[in-house]
Amino acid sequence: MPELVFFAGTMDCGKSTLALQIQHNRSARGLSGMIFTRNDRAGEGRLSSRLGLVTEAVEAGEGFDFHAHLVRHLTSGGRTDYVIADEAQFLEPEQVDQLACVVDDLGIDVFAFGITTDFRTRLFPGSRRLIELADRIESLQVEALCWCGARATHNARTVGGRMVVEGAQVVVGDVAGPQGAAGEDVGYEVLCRRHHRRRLTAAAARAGALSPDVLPVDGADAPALHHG
Ligand SMILES: Nc1ncnc2c1ncn2[C@@H]1O[C@H](COP(=O)(O)OP(=O)(O)O)[C@@H](O)[C@H]1O
Ligand SMILES: Cc1cn([C@H]2C[C@H](O)[C@@H](COP(=O)(O)O)O2)c(=O)[nH]c1=O
Repeated sequence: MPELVFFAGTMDCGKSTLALQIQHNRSARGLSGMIFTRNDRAGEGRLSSRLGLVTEAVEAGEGFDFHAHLVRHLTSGGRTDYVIADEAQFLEPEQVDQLACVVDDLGIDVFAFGITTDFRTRLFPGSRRLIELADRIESLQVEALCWCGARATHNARTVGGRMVVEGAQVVVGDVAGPQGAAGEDVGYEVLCRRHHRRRLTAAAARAGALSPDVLPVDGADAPALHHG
């Protein structure tokens, strides 16, 4: 039975890597996939992972019709056994409905990958619709970690190194390296809920620990690697 599966997680938890692995394993067995993405950091029409792998993809931009695209492909003699849709949080809800039609009407498996919530902890419209329609929602096995060592469940945005909670929902960007997002104004960092609520990024925690003026809220906010 074909399925619509939503692989959901925070930024940097391995979604694109898994998408590329699914593509690799299926194509190695002679299956033919159609790969879609939207607003990948590597540029238009590309699906990229931080492990360095990248593949070509169809850019599913504003107004793109997945169902019509697949029907055109199949009726012109093409073959598609499965569909991969990365950065699915950016899809319009109607496009997610089209993906469900691809599963139900065309009998094709659809694997969608995306972050559920934005930097304000609000659901992206595409992810909301996927949660409403998916046959299965899967969390990734490799969990991203907050600076405190707890599982990261939320995405924070930083502007000039400071965490913000206002701004446009969509700003393409990357998570900071260990030294911070050098030279990049907008960056992202994954945090546990506790530290997202307190707006305590790794840099803010470091600064707080160094400042003699700041008393710790409680011991759990010390920047050591433990489950807090
Ligand atoms: N240098 C590295 N060595 C090993 N694993 C890495 C390295 N850099 C990134 N990763 C892995 O890649 C993951 C990010 O993969 P990616 O597919 O780009 O994530 P997502 O699509 O969820 O944002 C990280 O969680 C980490 O496990
Ligand atoms: C939290 C959040 C993220 N984004 C952007 C930043 C990246 O370009 C993608 C997520 O990519 P990843 O492969 O999952 O790391 O989404 C955004 O536009 N708005 C946000 O609130």
